[in-house]
Amino acid sequence: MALDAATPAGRAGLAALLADPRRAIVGLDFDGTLAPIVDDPAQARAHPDALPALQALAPLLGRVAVVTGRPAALAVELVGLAGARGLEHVTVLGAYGRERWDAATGEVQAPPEPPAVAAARAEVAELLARTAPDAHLEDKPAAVAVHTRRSADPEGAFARLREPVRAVAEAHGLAFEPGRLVLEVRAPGADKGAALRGLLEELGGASALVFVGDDLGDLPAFDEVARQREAGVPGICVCSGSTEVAELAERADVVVDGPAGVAAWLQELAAALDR
Ligand SMILES: O=P(O)(O)OC[C@H]1O[C@H](O[C@H]2O[C@H](CO)[C@@H](O)[C@H](O)[C@H]2O)[C@H](O)[C@@H](O)[C@@H]1O
Repeated sequence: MALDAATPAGRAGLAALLADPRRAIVGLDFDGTLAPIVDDPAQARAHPDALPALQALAPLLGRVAVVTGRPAALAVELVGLAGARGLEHVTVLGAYGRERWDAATGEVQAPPEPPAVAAARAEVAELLARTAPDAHLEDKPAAVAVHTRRSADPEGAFARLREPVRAVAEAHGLAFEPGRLVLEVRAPGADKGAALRGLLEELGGASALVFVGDDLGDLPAFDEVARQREAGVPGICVCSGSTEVAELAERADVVVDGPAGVAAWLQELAAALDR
């Protein structure tokens, strides 16, 4: 695979990253980007080539951050980050940036769940019991996710549940996060764009900002890359392509073929930096 981008802005981002990698930040989503999509969220694991790619690339960059809707500690486990060599520059921003794990310390920071989430969780469970018993609930700290991938009619159940689940989130002042056959009700005040911006500020800027994602929850990170470009920080939006979501590919500078393509792209970047 040749390292290139489809847009002039993406090519400028790539050139800036290659010229000054030690001040570059690369953000990566987990589900659908580092990990193939599977029916049962509990069975998701990073693609076998993902961790070796991170180990090759992270020592060469300023920071690599896994920015995910999963709890930080769970993402660490599912990627296999704990104790792996070469990851000193890796951070995990979990729960859309509410939680954090740093390889350098091995510690997780997670604020307490807002009380509104417990009430919303109970209402969502009651809604499913009444109207969609074949949908699945995933409980997370500060969030509840309704999955319809294993329902008899996944798209139909998703469409039917979308408004009622959104209404629960709104009634409790929580965020509503639709994704790939998932509807999340979660603590407000965080998103992947703010998470990326926080990292950039903490590091005192970047030579280049990259984000790799596949789903609607990744769009705020693409927005942040666009904002930083306008402010003079070159950037690249990379889409982990799928047949389920079109919005990210439409906005991306680079589209690769799912998690296998992401791992190959990261390896290619590491090889170009190592030359
Ligand atoms: O920010 P992410 O790392 O992309 O997490 C977003 C949500 O992804 C998970 O659901 C998705 O992956 C599942 C496993 O492959 C799949 O079954 C489901 O259909 C997808 O929507 C996860 O379960 C959620 O908690 C995450 O918030």
